Amino acid sequence: MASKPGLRSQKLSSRASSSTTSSSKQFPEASADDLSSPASSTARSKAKHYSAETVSVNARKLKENVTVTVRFRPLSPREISQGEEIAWYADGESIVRGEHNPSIAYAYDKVFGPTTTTCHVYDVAAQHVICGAMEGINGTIFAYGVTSSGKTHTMHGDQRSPGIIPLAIKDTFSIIQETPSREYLLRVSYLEIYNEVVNDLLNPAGQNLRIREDAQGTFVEGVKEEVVLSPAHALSLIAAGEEHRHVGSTNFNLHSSRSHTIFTLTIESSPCGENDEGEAVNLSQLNLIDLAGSESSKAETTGVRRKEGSYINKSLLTLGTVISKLTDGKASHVPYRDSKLTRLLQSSLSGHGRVSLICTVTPSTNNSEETHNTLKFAHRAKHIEIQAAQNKIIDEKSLIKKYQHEIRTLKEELEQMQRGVAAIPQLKHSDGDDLVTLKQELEDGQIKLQSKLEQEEDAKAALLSRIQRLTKLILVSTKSSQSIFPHRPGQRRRHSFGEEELAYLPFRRRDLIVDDEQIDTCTTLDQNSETADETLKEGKTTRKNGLLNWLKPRKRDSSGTFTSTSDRSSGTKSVSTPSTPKAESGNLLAESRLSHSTPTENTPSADLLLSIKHERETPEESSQQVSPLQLTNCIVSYVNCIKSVAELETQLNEKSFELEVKIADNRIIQEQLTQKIHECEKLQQTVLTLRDQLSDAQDLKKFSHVIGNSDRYDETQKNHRELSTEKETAVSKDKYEGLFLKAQMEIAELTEKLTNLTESREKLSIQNQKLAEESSYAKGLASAAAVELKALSEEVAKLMNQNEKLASELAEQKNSQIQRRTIAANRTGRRDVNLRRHEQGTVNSVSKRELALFRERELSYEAALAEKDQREAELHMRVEESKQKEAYLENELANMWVLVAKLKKSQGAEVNASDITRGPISDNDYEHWNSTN
Ligand SMILES: Nc1ncnc2c1ncn2[C@@H]1O[C@H](COP(=O)(O)OP(=O)(O)OP(=O)(O)O)[C@@H](O)[C@H]1O
Repeated sequence: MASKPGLRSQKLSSRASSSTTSSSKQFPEASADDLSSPASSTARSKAKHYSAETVSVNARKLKENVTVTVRFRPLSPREISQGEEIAWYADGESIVRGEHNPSIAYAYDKVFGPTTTTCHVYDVAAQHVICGAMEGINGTIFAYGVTSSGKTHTMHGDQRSPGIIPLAIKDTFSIIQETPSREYLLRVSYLEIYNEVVNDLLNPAGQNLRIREDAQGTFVEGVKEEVVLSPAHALSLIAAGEEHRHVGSTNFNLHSSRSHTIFTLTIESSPCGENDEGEAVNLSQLNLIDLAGSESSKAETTGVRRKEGSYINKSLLTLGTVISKLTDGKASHVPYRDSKLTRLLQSSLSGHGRVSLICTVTPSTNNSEETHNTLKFAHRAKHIEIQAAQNKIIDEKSLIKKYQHEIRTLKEELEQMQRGVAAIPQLKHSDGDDLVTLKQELEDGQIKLQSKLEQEEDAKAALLSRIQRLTKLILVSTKSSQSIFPHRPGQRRRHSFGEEELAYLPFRRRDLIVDDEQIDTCTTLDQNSETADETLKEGKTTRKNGLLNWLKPRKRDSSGTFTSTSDRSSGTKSVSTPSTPKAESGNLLAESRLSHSTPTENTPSADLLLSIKHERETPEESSQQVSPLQLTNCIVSYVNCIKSVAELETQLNEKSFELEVKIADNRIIQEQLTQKIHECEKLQQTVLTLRDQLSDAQDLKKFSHVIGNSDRYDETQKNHRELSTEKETAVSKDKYEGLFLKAQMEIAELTEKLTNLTESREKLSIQNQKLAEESSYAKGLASAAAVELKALSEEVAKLMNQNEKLASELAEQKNSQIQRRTIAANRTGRRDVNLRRHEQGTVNSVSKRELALFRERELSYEAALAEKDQREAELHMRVEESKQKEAYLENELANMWVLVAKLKKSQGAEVNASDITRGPISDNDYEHWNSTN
């Protein structure tokens, strides 16, 4: 940032004159292209600065002020529903004015309205700090404001609107890509200050860490630092750290940050090249801070929240005091040590780096007082003067130096190894030129040589692997330092996030109404400004894949050392940046400031092949724009290529010898394998035979159930004997014995079952016989009943005839009696009354006697008839009974035959006991039948 001596007075005068501006509640929108902002212009000048190959800030001290910007957030739906009004508004691009008291106005570097995108905020308030950090100037960006004013939204953002931290990370990697003349090493740490306790967010075990001080300033002891290889990797670490951050719900914010977080990116860079032993390294720290929000006394908090709130307020108060003292000029003591926050920010605030303060405010009347306090704080902070200087270190404390040195040493070792010819063991010549001894010596020598070669090969592979691991940690641009496409300022696609990167950003929170389109515009803002097709294509690919493609290990040169390559495609393939950063992170952890482990990477041979491939491709690419320098590069590449081929050939020879030995080993192993396979097959065959026998035995068991065939039993016995024979001849004795025992048990079981079956068969045949007897008896009964029935029917017919005869006789006698009475009456009609009386008396007595006789005879006939009827009824009854009995017997007989047929048919199926008992007629059945009838 350029010095701005006149800035303050200019702002103040603008503040004085701005009282006449409209009090309209409409916030003026800041333009993305606005270059009038000092911070913005600085940012752009820095971008240009990076495009140039020469570094021009060496040990330069720049006097500048803290960049102070104010960001308004829109009214939240809750505030709108509660009828909140606007108390403060942005009057122009750099002034905030009170709605109710327009004379109160404050000027800042820039004021962002509620619809301003975070990308724009980044461009104005953060980019210059990031650019400075990439040059070795420490930088600090922090968001300050009351709770729920938008600090986290500004610093972290979400998927739709990435915050300053993700944007800064993206920009950092963009700058690396666009600075092919330097190589970088990035590491990150992430910690929180919760209730005045420092916790490591990247290492849950790192709690209550101590703040220490050394020559470079304050630092947190034992904080975990991780080397990062890509934006996605860094974002994944933040996302993991956020999981451990203290967040809670308050009256004002559902996701209120209850701790201050400090994300630190440590950047080391040095010029690319091999002979830079004495070159100083740029080392800087970029602190991105999301402060917890100050809470007003209005907040009705209790318990934990109140305690948190008081710690937050106290530390923010100390921050305010420190800033006041810093701007006072006369103050002799600055109370940095009064809070952990100010202690950690000490080196930043004391003016050794660039500082950007983004004050977030809410426009609502409800927070009017707090907003006013924030504005006053911001205004005070604006007066802090800083003298940002580039940090250069020469000693081996620099991690990049340490790695570079190690890489160099390893390469030298490798070279020596490649150059060194394996000393051939001297042959001891025998005096008598004994050919056999000579041959023996030769063979011994060959074996020794081989083992030595193998050892060397292993050592070489280990060296290569270590070199690659270290090389990978050092980030270099995939662009050639003699870039084919000259860099155009402002063409970095800083705001384009790949899906992989977005995945690590939080989902968009919807508690407030936000203009989505505005945010969408933000992410495409830079894209629209781009014109070069080539760069656009590159950008698209990069956006799709994140920035992972940008970083790759350097290729091997002729001496087995590594240099930066310019082939983008080969770089994409060969790079082994952690695609799953979390998984890799374990390898990248570093517990102290300078101790680091390294990630895994490609195999040496793969890398070698890739480098060869790359070198072959380079001349083709360059041929499009032939310049003498490129031609020289091509030739150098070609020579390197030839050397690599020679090297490869040597390796090939060694490998082929190894291969031959391995082939011989293989042959022996194969023979052993074939033998084993043969044995296995034999065993399998035996197992199959046994299985067959067993299944046969099972079949036999089934068959015996039905038929009870003793022949099968014999067959089983035979099988048994065969099994015994098998047992004797079996290869696996134990196995056979087991099987034999099993088979024996099966046979015993079968025999038992067979005995049971025979018994049940005998029972069945007895029952069958009984049934047959019963059936013949029933038949006899039926025929007897039929005969009796016939006799009875004949008797009935006889009696009926008799009855008819008697009835006709009776009728005849009645008729004759009436006739006689009539005749006698006619004969004596006219005779003497006396005679008539006498005669009538005689006739009467005769008739009476005859009548009595007739009556007697009639009665006897009637009795006979009744007797006959009774007998007839009895006979009828007996006939019916016989018929029923016959039907019952016939039915039972039929059942019995069906049952017998069934039994014969099923052949061996066990006779259902219930069927057996239900089928034939038992004595009980007869008794039952007799009793019911
Ligand atoms: N500029 C903005 N545009 C749209 N929404 C915003 C903006 N600033 C903040 N918000 C929204 O306001 C709410 C509160 O914001 P945020 O959580 O960032 O506040 P904070 O200052 O970090 O609060 P605290 O100090 O309690 O953590 C969130 O839902 C956020 O999405």
